[in-house]
Amino acid sequence: MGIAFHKMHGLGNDFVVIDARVQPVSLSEAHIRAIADRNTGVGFDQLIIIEASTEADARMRIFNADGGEVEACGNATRCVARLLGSDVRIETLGGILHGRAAAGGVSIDMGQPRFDWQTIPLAYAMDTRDMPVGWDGLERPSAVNVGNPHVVFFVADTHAVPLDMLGPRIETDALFPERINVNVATITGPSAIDLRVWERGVGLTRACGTGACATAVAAIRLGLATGPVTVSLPGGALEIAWQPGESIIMTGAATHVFSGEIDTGWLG
Ligand SMILES: N[C@@H](CCC[C@H](N)C(=O)O)C(=O)O
Repeated sequence: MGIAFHKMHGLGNDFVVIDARVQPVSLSEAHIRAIADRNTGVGFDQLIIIEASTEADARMRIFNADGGEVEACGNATRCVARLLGSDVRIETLGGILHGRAAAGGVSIDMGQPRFDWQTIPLAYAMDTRDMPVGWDGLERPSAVNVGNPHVVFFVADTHAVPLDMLGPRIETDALFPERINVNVATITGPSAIDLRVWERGVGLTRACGTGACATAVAAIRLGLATGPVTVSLPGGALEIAWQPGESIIMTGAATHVFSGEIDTGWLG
């Protein structure tokens, strides 16, 4: 008997989704890394486990491809909302999120962004709007916590940045005690941003929903854009609406690809 799963994606950021309410699962970090492997496993950016919740319609646990559990995943939240229904509340480690069916896919109320350095978290105090730090030409980022931690660099051309080299260095810098998701963005219009993301615990992905939220918020906070903002990622676009003091609303596609079974004998 295998483990039933759904393969889903949001703009090419892909997930294995297991509904543990109907089939309890217990997976070690080594199991998660084995299933994540795109050559010898099923392959995913994040593993999502849906559990029963006493505070919301369901609880969603999020594991990166490296096996670590994290607080938030914007693209996967849209996918889980799509699986659960048209108006749902989902408990995450980053808070309770509200999802609704919307034109263009699913809208999620991602809650309010946090900017204080202890909450990002950073290793020591600094201005998170304009951080006096840099790594080989990537300089003065903003930091935003949208349930999970992000730094956002605004550059002239996001496609010219060697994010595959700099991403892992910045992700693991001692400034970020819980590591960090690294966003490199170019403002392309008053309400338009091109974005590439090095995700903590995964690497370069085709899209990152929380990265799009953090980047739109940082751009609005710096006066570089006015909302709602269209954030274009390699896998497609997300609409992000936010005003200071309010929740972030993220809208975009959530795609179900197929349902399958993981052979537990192979997992060992
Ligand atoms: N792909 C996600 C973010 C997943 C978690 C992230 N890698 C982290 O470690 O915080 C998204 O769509 O937001």
